[in-house]
Amino acid sequence: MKIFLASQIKKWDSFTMRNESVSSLQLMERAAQSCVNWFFNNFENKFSFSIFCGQGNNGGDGFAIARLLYYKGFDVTVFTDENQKFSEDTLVNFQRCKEISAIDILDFEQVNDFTFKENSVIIDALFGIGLNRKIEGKIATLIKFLNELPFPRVSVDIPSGLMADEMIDENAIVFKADETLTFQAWKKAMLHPETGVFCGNIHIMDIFLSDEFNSSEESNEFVTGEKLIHKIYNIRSEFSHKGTYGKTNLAAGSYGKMGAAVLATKAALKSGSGLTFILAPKCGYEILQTSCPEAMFINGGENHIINFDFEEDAVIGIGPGLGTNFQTESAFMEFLKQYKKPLVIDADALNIIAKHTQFLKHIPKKSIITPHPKEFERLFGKTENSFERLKLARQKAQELQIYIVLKDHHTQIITADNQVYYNITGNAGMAKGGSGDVLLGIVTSLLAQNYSPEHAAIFGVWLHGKAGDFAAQKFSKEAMLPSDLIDEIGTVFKYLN
Ligand SMILES: NC(=O)C1=CN([C@@H]2O[C@H](COP(=O)(O)OP(=O)(O)OC[C@H]3O[C@@H](n4cnc5c(N)ncnc54)[C@H](O)[C@@H]3O)[C@@H](O)[C@H]2O)[C@H](O)CC1
Ligand SMILES: [K+]
Repeated sequence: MKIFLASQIKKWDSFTMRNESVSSLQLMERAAQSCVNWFFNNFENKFSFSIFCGQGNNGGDGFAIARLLYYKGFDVTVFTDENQKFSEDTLVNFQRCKEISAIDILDFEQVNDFTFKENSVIIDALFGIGLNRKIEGKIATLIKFLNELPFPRVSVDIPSGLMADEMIDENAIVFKADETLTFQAWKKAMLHPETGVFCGNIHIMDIFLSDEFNSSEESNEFVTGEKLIHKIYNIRSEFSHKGTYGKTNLAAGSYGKMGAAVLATKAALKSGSGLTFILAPKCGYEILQTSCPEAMFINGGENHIINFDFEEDAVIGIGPGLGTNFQTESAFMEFLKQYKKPLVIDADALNIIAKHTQFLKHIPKKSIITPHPKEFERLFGKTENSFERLKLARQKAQELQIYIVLKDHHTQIITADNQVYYNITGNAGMAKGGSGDVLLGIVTSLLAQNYSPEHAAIFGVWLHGKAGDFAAQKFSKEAMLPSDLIDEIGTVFKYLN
């Protein structure tokens, strides 16, 4: 799914109106109807809706939602400022609302004395994607008040106070939604932690904007959707043998950190690698042979790896639990200097490179690196926020011709040719030591199975998150472990088949 800027979404609206002979008022009605269907499916009739409407078209959506909810039998109160200069369509919907005597229309300021019913729901239709500056004054006070109320909060299109494409000021006033009903497509701000935190759960409302525009309008930012995953995923052929699915060779583990090697190896096995090798220090021999009997052991040293001699023709993934012993460090750098094929690099292997950034240029072209924000900072320097971090990552991915998997709540895959894929599977139960080791195993295994680096990264991150979602369903976000996630990889493949 493409991510468009607010300006492109406005063009998308106009294109749809021109080419599909629909008026802007009809489009607003569609938008409102889609929200009302959602409310109808998610709230029983006993709920009372308080709808806060601004002057622009987002407010217009709010007025139309009020009318349609009322027709569905809900109790509705509208708050607005009648002295605002309403946009044309908003004025029409404001007047339609006014004609219904059972809908109370109150001024924003009356909210202080208003007695909210017990089953209230607050709807924010103050500002949408047309917000172009910080919210101040009366509306800022109103939003602060609403954010303190003990009722579910739902934003129409985008929480008021967020700009669709940008970072916000540190002290910006933003409506804090539990649910956001957004029209047609994800907005960039919903995918970054500093701004996404205001959105709650995102629900995409299909308002049937033109497919033609969607296909032809350019964007180099995407959300990884299931359609794309189905395109990438290669169903295993019956006429195949273990050689068809490549050789994965991981280098991981050191004394006391052998669990990382186990997790990565199991994850590689479970995601379909034909033959799996694990290069680890000898202290991990029994651990690995017992916990991963399908994998073959390569001795890399006593308590930490001191030589990186891999299985021939294998696809290599390096990093989990490696430690940063100086012998491991120098052996890894020697290896990196002479190795030329794409590989996957994570964790301590990235920390070693970060200590000697002149080695960045030795990362083979088309390799995949999987840093979390702190590792990214150590490698490439500090940035102000996640928007800036992404910009820097795009620049570095192009410069070094590598793929960067920037791990985050919505992990971003940045390709060597300057495209960004935001991942939307996964959950907070995965914020635990060991999750990254699993990801390295999955991505390396996919690369070994002949997926391109781009596809291995996009599919691997999606698969990892989806398995995490299945594990959370089974065990809860708190109790699920990275090992549970590995056990759910099979559920994901079944889901895809
Ligand atoms: N395809 C769609 O997504 C559809 C979207 N719809 C809805 O329309 C809004 C966008 O409407 P727009 O009128 O452009 O913007 P806003 O409602 O956000 O209001 C902008 C309005 O407010 C002024 N303004 C901007 N910033 C501030 C500020 N900080 N303080 C005060 N005033 C401000 C600005 O000058 C404008 O006058 C979209 O989000 C959807 O909800 C359609 O209904 C259907 C299709
Ligand atoms: K809003």
